Order: sequence, then structure tokens, then C-alpha cells
Amino acid sequence: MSGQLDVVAAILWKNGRFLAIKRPEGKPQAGFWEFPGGKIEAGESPEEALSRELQEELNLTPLSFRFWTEKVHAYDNFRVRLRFFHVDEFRGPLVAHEGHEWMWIEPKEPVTVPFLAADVDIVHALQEQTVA
Ligand SMILES: Nc1nc2c([nH]c(=O)n2[C@@H]2O[C@H](COP(=O)(O)OP(=O)(O)OP(=O)(O)O)[C@@H](O)[C@H]2O)c(=O)[nH]1
Repeated sequence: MSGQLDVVAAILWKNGRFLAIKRPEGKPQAGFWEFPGGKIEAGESPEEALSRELQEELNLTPLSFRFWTEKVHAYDNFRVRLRFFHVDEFRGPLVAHEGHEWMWIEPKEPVTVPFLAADVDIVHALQEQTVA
């Protein structure tokens, strides 16, 4: 284990669907799908990190968001602490600045793409609509 990463992840909602993006080639865990977000930088609050990452990655400005849940997940060689926020309103347009593929997922439909291991139970919770 080489320490713990502090990460924010955004569950962006549009017309009842949530956004997933694919980790691009060249990044660790390329090819897996995840929620937009990234590492919280030194001196940043989770909310600031959320706004910065959405802007950098997707050209989106969150206008209304709320903390939902957090979890710690141990990958083989590092541990991550993830804070998930629901984002109900945002300003775009969505532009994949970092070359991400993206898709809007209808929670009632089966998910056919592989998500990062830490996100799998989060996706299930969204599908089961156990979230407020
Ligand atoms: N963004 C994001 N990261 C996640 C999720 N789930 C999850 O385990 N992670 C992990 O959290 C870490 C986030 O790192 P990142 O590489 O996306 O962050 P970043 O954009 O700040 O990285 P970089 O600027 O170094 O490229 C990765 O190790 C990733 O495996 C998720 O849903 N979204």
C-alpha cells in the first residue's frame, strides 16, 4: 500500500440518467468506466475539487450539488477514499477536454460496461434507487 488517495466523484443527473465516463488510454485503469472527478489537491475542499475536475474534464460547471456518501476501497497497490456528490444542475455544454468517452445511463437498464471496482456497489445502489 502506498498511501491513500482522496478523491471526489460526481453523479451528474440529466433527464433521469446519470453520467459515466471511460478512463482514457494512458491513465491507470484505462478502459474502466467511472464517475467524473479526481484527486482532491492540497488546500482544496471536496466541493472545490468537484467543481475544478468537472470543469477540467468535461467543461461543466455544477450549479446544484449535494454530498451523498463516501467509501474507502483498497485496490492492489493503493487505497482510495471516495466522496460521492449528486449533481442535479450544471451548466455546459459537455466537452470531453481529456478525450473521455461518455454515456448517460438509465438506472433501470442493465449496465453493460465495466466500472472501476470501487464504483460497482455505488452503481448498484443507483440502480436499486436506494438513494434519495
Ligand atoms: N474520478 C474517479 N476516480 C475514481 C472513481 N472510482 C475510483 O476508484 N477512482 C479512483 O480514484 C483515483 C482518481 O484518480 P484520477 O486519476 O481519476 O484523478 P485525477 O484526474 O486527479 O488524476 P491526474 O490528474 O493525476 O490524471 C483513481 O485511482 C481511480 O482509480 C470514480 O468513480 N471517479
